[in-house]
Amino acid sequence: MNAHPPLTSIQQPVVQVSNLVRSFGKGPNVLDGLDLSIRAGEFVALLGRSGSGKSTLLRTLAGLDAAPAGTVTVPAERAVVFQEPRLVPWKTVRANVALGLRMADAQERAVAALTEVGLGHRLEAWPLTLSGGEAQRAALARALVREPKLLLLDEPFAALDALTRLKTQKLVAALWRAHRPAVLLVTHDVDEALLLADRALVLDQGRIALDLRIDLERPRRHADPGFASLRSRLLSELGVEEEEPTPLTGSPSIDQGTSASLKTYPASRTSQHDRVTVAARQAAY
Ligand SMILES: Nc1ncnc2c1ncn2[C@@H]1O[C@H](COP(=O)(O)OP(=O)(O)OP(=O)(O)O)[C@@H](O)[C@H]1O
Repeated sequence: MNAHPPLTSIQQPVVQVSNLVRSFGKGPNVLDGLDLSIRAGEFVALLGRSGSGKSTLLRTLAGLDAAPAGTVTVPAERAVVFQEPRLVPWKTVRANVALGLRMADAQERAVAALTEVGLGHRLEAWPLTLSGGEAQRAALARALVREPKLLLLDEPFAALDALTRLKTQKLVAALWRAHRPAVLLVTHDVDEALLLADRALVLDQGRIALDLRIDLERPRRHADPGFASLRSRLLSELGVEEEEPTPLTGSPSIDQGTSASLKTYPASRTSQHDRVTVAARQAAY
């Protein structure tokens, strides 16, 4: 018998990035010696001002960028969902999800994945007949059917209307709890990060400038002091001015877990960030 039992899968890193450097042409380094480790089953939200390199990092992890300088270790079993669903228009929804699957039961798996995202009734539909929310759910099914160890989400809710966005966020939270892949979610929305993730990163000047652990067990509401403190910390690091709370603040409409115990992180470089305004709709959480 092994005297030293193996680490549980939840402790093992699935992503290891070391000294990653990326520039475009003669421009400055977009990623500049970036280090990052993501463990199995972690839900990591990646924030940062526009142009800070979030999508570049995601594309690198997806294997869609040029061979990077530095060391990048990622699992082969990974899938990406983009802001646009990117479904093949001349294939049915079911065929889109089964596309490229080699196993004998590919069709059954596609049906199961589509049923799980609530599209069991649209299996033979053409992508162009789907609503934006349905198309994005189909894209999620296409990713999940591959049973990824790493799910890369590049602003997947950004093109959806507010209500559909909330529903799709809840779906992603449920899918994560059911399948537990490691997730890297690129988002501009601090509240979305706090709602979904158990870790929030801020990318700045080509590196991870802030790395916050989020306690999943506490309510994620603005009225919760832990949530408010974590939210302020992220907004400050992003150089965002917090607005006065609206009457919607603290709404318990989404109720699954909470806020925050802070880890150590480098000193803030807020002054170098763009100044932007937080949208009032963020208070709807
Ligand atoms: N293919 C490319 N060719 C030239 N420059 C690029 C390319 N891809 C990205 N860049 C540049 O790299 C920088 C980082 O871009 P990236 O899309 O990764 O940022 P981002 O943080 O995802 O931005 P946003 O939040 O606005 O989507 C930007 O200055 C961008 O113009």
